Parts: sequence; structure tokens; C-alpha cells
Amino acid sequence: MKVGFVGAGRIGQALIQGLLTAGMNNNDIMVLQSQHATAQKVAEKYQLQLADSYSDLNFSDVLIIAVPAKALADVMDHLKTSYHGIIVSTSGGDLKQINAQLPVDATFAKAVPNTPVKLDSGITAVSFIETESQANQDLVTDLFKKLGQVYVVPENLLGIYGTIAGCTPAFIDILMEALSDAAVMNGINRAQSYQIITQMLLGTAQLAQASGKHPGELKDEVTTPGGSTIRGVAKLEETGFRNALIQAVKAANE
Ligand SMILES: NC(=O)C1=CN([C@@H]2O[C@H](COP(=O)(O)OP(=O)(O)OC[C@H]3O[C@@H](n4cnc5c(N)ncnc54)[C@H](O)[C@@H]3O)[C@@H](O)[C@H]2O)C=CC1
Ligand SMILES: O=C(O)[C@@H]1CCC=N1
Repeated sequence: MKVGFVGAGRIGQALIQGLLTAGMNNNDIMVLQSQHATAQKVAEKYQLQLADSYSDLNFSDVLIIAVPAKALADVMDHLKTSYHGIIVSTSGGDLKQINAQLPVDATFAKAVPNTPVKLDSGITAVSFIETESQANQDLVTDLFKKLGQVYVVPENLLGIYGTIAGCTPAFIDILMEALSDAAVMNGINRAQSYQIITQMLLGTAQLAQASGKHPGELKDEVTTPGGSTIRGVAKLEETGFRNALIQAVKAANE
């Protein structure tokens, strides 16, 4: 399997790192990146080949577009005359409309990966056009499965899947920062606070996954009657923690 990238910024590099971690050969990845300085850095850092032109990208079985959404139309304009294979966009686009513009030997799918794909612990939501062949779907899902879990979803749900898996890492990063500030305010040193908080998050997620219990039940196991946790839980309710998360997801998904 050979993979091409158009755009190697935040998510492009996360995907590249994940593929290399999963054992993919550097020689099987090619990058076309508009900023020359970034292109050189990426090529050096990951020992990858740079494409000189769009036609070089026919090297790849799957071509991943990871450019800002506003650059997608321009990229597709080039690809629709030069690329003959599977295109997967992390940059949005309308499945039906774009597929209708492509030659018969090219196809367009969409994916929303999250940054933990770097460690092959990611989640990627993928949408295909209704008529996509099973062979193409398998090729794409097998590629993203190297990087973690894959959910094939209808296009109208890709946004919310992408938000819940792809935007929320930033929300959790803020949660970690806030907990660390609270720890430091009460005398724990910064570095150690992050060690404790990240391990607490890992352990809590593992417990939820391994036990299969409802989060409410797991919360109840922490809250000793008359104890300290329930005082904190009550304060979270008073200050609108749940609603803040619901509103944040709603805003990100708009
Ligand atoms: N960062 C994330 O966690 C995720 C981002 N996405 C989506 O992926 C896309 C890229 O996001 P980021 O990587 O965060 O943005 P970014 O700004 O970090 O990276 C975009 C890269 O594309 C390059 N680029 C721009 N126009 C180009 C062109 N015409 N040809 C070749 N390269 C070009 C830029 O130089 C830059 O290196 C966006 O549409 C974003 O919504 C999707 C899932 C997760
Ligand atoms: O912030 C963004 O627009 C992208 C989409 C999912 C994660 N990052």
C-alpha cells in the first residue's frame, strides 16, 4: 500500500507519524505540501519523498488531502484531471458533487481522524459515496485501522462523529490544564500534576472500557457518602460543567 498526502500540517503529520509507527515504510509515503519550508522539514523529519507535481501523486493507492477547507476546491481542480485512484479528504467536501466531477478511475471519500492517530490510538470516522465498491471501502478502512478505531458513517453524521472524536481531544487538554492549575494552586508541582492527571485519565478510561459500566455507576463508586468527591460533583453541577460540554460540542458541530 502506498499513501500520498496533499498538505502535511497538524493532522497530515499526525497521520504520517501514525503510519510510520504502524510499520509503514517511509518509501511508501509521498507528500505534496504547498509551503516549501514546511515540505523540506516534513521530508527531513520523516525521511519521505516529496512530490514535484500533482501527477507524481499517482504513486499512491490512497491519496489523503489534509489542507485547510478553503483550499480543497483548488486541490480538487488539480486532482480531477491528474489523479486516478482513491482520494480521502480530511478537509470536508460534498461526496456526491465531487464524485460526479471525477473521472471513472478516481473516487472521493471523506475522513475525520483525531490527533491520537499519531500513536495508533486514534479514532477515524469515514464516509463513502453510496455506490462505493466494497474493495475501495476495505482499502481505506484497513489503512485507517492501522491508526486505531474506524467508524464508517453516513455523510450527514460525519460532522458529529468528527466532533466527538476529533475536536474533544482539545477539550480534554483544557480539562487537564485546569486540573493542573488547581493542583498547583494547592501545592503540587506542575510536572507532577500532569503525571498524575494523565495517568488518572488513562486509568479512568481503561476502567470504563474494561468494566463496561455506565459512567454514572463508576462515578457512584468514587463518591463516598458525606465525602469529598460529592462536594466537588455538586460544584460541577452548580457551575454548569455538563452544559458547558454539551454547548461546546454543539458549537464545534455547527
Ligand atoms: N488538526 C486536527 O486534529 C484535524 C483536522 N482536520 C481537518 O484537516 C484539514 C487540515 O487541518 P490541519 O492539519 O489542522 O491544518 P494545518 O493548517 O495545520 O495544515 C494544512 C497544511 O496544508 C498546507 N496546504 C495549504 N494549501 C495547500 C495546497 N493547495 N496544497 C498543498 N498543501 C497545502 C499548508 O501549508 C499546511 O501545512 C482541515 O480541513 C481540518 O479541518 C480533520 C480532523 C482533525
Ligand atoms: O478544528 C478543526 O476544524 C478540526 C476538525 C476536527 C479537529 N480539528
